[in-house]
Amino acid sequence: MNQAAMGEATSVKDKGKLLVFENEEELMVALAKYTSELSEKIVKERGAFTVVLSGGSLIKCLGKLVEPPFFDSVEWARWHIFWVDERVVPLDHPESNYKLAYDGFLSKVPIPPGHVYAINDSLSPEDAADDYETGLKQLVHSGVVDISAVTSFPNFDLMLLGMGPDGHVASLFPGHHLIHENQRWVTYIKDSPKPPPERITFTFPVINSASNIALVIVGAGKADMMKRVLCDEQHSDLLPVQMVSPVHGELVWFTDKEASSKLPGSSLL
Ligand SMILES: O=C(O)[C@H](O)[C@@H](O)[C@H](O)[C@H](O)COP(=O)(O)O
Repeated sequence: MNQAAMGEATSVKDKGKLLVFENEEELMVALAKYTSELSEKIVKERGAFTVVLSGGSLIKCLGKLVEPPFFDSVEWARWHIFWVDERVVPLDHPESNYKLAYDGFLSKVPIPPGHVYAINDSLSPEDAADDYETGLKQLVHSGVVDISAVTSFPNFDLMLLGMGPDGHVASLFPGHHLIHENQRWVTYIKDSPKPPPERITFTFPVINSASNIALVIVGAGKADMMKRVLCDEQHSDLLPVQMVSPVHGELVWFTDKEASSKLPGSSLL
């Protein structure tokens, strides 16, 4: 392993900062530290901390935040929770990202229920996307969510993303026309290659207007894709994960040794 000392930052060409941890446990501690420090800084600056969650393995990786010392140091009452993507299923359905986050994280921390912005699960995908976008506009109006002065899209404080083994992020999949959506804040998909097929998702202009983006990628199943994403310059079509590129924010990759096992050191420096 020579691409980065464990847990030390390596800058990955124009792709942000790469952190490689010995194991998932160490990654979880570092992710909790990063999140709690950002929360402290941003709450001081603007009185609120807007956090966007994904589904998938990310929620488990947030596990240390609900334990001391992080649990006690975070001003949970200032947090506002959003989803970068959500499956259009009832909120108590086993495939709901809300349910995953609630069971694994939100039920364990005192974030006011009114600060947790789940989708309206009684609507069609089209209407649920419209409804979520309308809700975001109201929160911009009330000052909870900032707007980027550069892009005019919402500027979330922290976006916590996972990457699928095919290189997707949120519900933005390789080769799907939605990856080029540049007007809407929230859109819908009815033919997601990853089940369930009906979802809503933030668009790339919203993702890339965030102040901080953490891409959390663990396990050997992601190693081939990590190599392609960070080292392979032969493919001209960008994968969704390669389109994550904050306009005025910072991108940090939290990975473990297994996910980074196929990265040659020299290509990263
Ligand atoms: O609803 C979803 O399917 C997720 O939000 C999705 O975008 C996820 O973040 C990635 O697929 C990575 O998931 P894993 O980390 O579990 O591979």
